[in-house]
Amino acid sequence: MASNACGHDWVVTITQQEEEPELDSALINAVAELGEFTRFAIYINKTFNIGLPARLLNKNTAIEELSEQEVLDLLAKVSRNKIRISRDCGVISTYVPIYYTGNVVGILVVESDKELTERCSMLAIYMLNIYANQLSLLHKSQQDPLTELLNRQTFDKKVIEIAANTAVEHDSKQCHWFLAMVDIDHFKRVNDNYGHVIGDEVILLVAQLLKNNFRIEDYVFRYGGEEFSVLFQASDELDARNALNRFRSCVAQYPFPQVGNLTVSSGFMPIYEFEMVASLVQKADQALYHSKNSGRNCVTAYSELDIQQSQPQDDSIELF
Ligand SMILES: Nc1nc2c(ncn2[C@@H]2O[C@H](COP(=O)(O)OP(=O)(O)OP(=O)(O)O)[C@@H](O)[C@H]2O)c(=O)[nH]1
Repeated sequence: MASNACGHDWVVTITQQEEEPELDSALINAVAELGEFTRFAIYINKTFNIGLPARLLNKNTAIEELSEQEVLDLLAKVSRNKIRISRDCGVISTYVPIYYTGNVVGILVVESDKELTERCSMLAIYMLNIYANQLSLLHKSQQDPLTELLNRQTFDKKVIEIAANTAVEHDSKQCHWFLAMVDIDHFKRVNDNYGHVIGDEVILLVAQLLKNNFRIEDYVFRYGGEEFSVLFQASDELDARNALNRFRSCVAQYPFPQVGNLTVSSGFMPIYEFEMVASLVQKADQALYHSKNSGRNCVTAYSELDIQQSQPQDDSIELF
């Protein structure tokens, strides 16, 4: 496999990746160069939650995809026995655990016609461990430290990615992406009356409620201060409104320690075509301000606002 005079190229390649798809590719390439494998499959639970099923990373593997339960069973087995080997009609299958902070979070399944050498197995373990560490660092760099929601920088990237894909896939999709801006009502009073520590706790609790109210495949961000943003899929505007209203009423009923009851307002809009991030946020924000001006504790769609007509029809460009 590729190595240089002072170590292995794969260490450098894996640890220099700053984007998840490239990091995944670096691992897949490194594993492919490890030895003479017939084929291999990497399963990993990228949230590092023990007990959750690991997902197949190299989708192009020829190894038959295992069911969620099969992967969970395998993870339980390797966590006891480190590496497992099985033989079936001349094919040797080796199961190598992926460790993160001492726990098994995934597995590499290798099929070969001879047993892996001890050196190769150990290298695989190190490689997978280094990948998991790098993935964790990457995730931390995308998170807001207080709430562990995704941060503002990640928001911009994700919107661009979704808007670009939406422009291509628009007609063929059943569900659409929506952008919502959510803001805690009268939050200044919480700080003023109870102090910033309680204020921070409120932000943390609202963040948790928000995360619990949306699906695992949706994206929840701390946009800044007491403002959050959500990128989520819904079948139509009514469906999106229902999701936001469900969250709104969940917050309204939640007994915040010391503070009691609080409410949130939100504004949302669909991402139907490619549009600049700033423009999308501005529109969702306009809807949010409408909610604030309508007495707070409510949800407004951008489409409800009577704004389109009042925007300039002139298509000349203003430079200054
Ligand atoms: N504790 C805490 N407070 C924050 C944080 N970020 C922003 N704030 C405070 O959040 C408050 C936001 O207040 P405003 O934007 O005036 O709005 P509001 O009181 O929430 O009222 P409306 O949005 O109009 O309902 C300010 O007092 C900020 O100092 C944070 O990370 N922690």
